[in-house]
Amino acid sequence: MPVNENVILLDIEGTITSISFVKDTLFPYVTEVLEGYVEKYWDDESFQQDLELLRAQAVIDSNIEGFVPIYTGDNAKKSVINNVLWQMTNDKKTTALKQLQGHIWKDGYESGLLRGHLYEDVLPVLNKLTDLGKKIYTYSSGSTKAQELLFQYSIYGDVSGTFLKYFDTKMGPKGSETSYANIANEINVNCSDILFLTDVIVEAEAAIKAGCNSILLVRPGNAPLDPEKSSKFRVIKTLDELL
Ligand SMILES: CSCCC(=O)C(=O)COP(=O)(O)O
Ligand SMILES: [Mg+2]
Repeated sequence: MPVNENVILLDIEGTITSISFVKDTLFPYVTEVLEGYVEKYWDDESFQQDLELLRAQAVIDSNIEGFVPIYTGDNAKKSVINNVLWQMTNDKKTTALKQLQGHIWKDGYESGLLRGHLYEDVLPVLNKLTDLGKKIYTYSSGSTKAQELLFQYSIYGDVSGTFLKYFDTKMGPKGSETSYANIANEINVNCSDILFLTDVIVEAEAAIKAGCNSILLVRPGNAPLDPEKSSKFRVIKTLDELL
């Protein structure tokens, strides 16, 4: 069934990239190099900015059971590492964690150790939709830098030009309707002109509440969708079904 909306907004993990690439490749890379990264870049301006965000997030998270605090002084580096690992164990989608992860992945992509996964249907369909005049954007919990790297160093080469702009949680959390209104505002369109594709029902519901349209993706390895909640949505297996 063809797409009526002029804007296609794509979630990344579980929608155009496999969850396995994120959970089994990207996240373990961070876990592995984190200590060395913190040691090497501690005094850099960019890391200090990331640290400022982590500290601000730690204040917000301090009431959560099992929270791992960030200290100043002698134990600062170790406590930052432990806080980041705690956030990752809990798959937190905080802007602070995601910004740091994006910066850490840079070395991995540039050295050739990491190559961004994309399902094989993604680029041919997005190119056809672009030819039809559709505008293609992404909205992920991964930082805009992390998104750019994934596409720049993808298994198909540099495909970053496929997307007009990347959005992250600076627009708000993906489960909040105001985030979708913010994106619509940012690209100067009505929400009704946006089709949001995602693997997560809560995100699809938030987009619908904002007045956008939404379709759910079921990719191999995704968590099964709740049958009752997903019954309100069109559910597709590949982007080919949009043509
Ligand atoms: C953009 S690559 C990093 C993916 C990531 O860190 C993440 O949390 C994925 O979340 P998404 O919103 O794309 O499902
Ligand atoms: Mg997703």
